[in-house]
Amino acid sequence: MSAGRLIAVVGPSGVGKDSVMAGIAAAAPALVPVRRVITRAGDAGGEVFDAVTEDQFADMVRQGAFCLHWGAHGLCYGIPAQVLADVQGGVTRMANLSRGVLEQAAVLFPAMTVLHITASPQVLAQRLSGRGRESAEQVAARLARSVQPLPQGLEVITLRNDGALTDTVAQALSALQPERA
Ligand SMILES: Nc1ncnc2c1ncn2[C@@H]1O[C@H](COP(=O)(O)OP(=O)(O)O)[C@@H](O)[C@H]1O
Ligand SMILES: O=P(O)(O)OC[C@H]1O[C@H](OP(=O)(O)OP(=O)(O)O)[C@H](O)[C@@H]1O
Repeated sequence: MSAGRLIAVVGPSGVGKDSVMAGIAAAAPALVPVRRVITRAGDAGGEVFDAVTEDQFADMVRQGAFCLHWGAHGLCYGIPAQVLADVQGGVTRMANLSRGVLEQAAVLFPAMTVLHITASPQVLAQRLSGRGRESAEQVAARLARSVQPLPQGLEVITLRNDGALTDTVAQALSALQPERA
């Protein structure tokens, strides 16, 4: 059985995590992005996710529904425990994670590849305002968010997404699946 792994897609708000994951999944359908549980309004748009209230989220944490969960942007995010079972069963999964949970994720998922997407601050600002999912205040908070450098010792593929999305997706695919190149 081929070993499964977790592909953790990380990077600042607006950098294109969800867009790049959608492009990867379009080319490699087995890499469907993990459907996250988020305390975000269900009609917010963007990624396909399960919207829950904060009380429901807390209940799910207590019930062990998540293999990873964290808070960010005033929201709660959960990765279903099934994802860990899938990877342990030999399936590769791809998820949008916070950079702040990578150390924890590396313990749970020894075979983890981090796809770190970057872009200039100017591009991030343009992307977030163009996305129109957040208020001006929320956009400002995202742009001001500072995080620690990525943990040492991880397998990290870093890609810039300042240019054409198709180029970034092609680079990601060849980096993730060199056998396809
Ligand atoms: N390479 C790109 N060129 C132009 N627009 C992009 C590119 N990548 C993403 N976008 C757009 O930028 C916005 C943020 O992308 P998104 O995937 O939501 O980022 P993230 O998930 O990292 O916050 C979206 O409106 C998306 O359509
Ligand atoms: O700790 P960080 O690495 O800064 O990440 C903060 C949050 O941003 C991303 O979520 P989401 O995709 O919902 O937000 P975004 O679209 O604004 O990036 C990511 O999944 C984290 O939940």
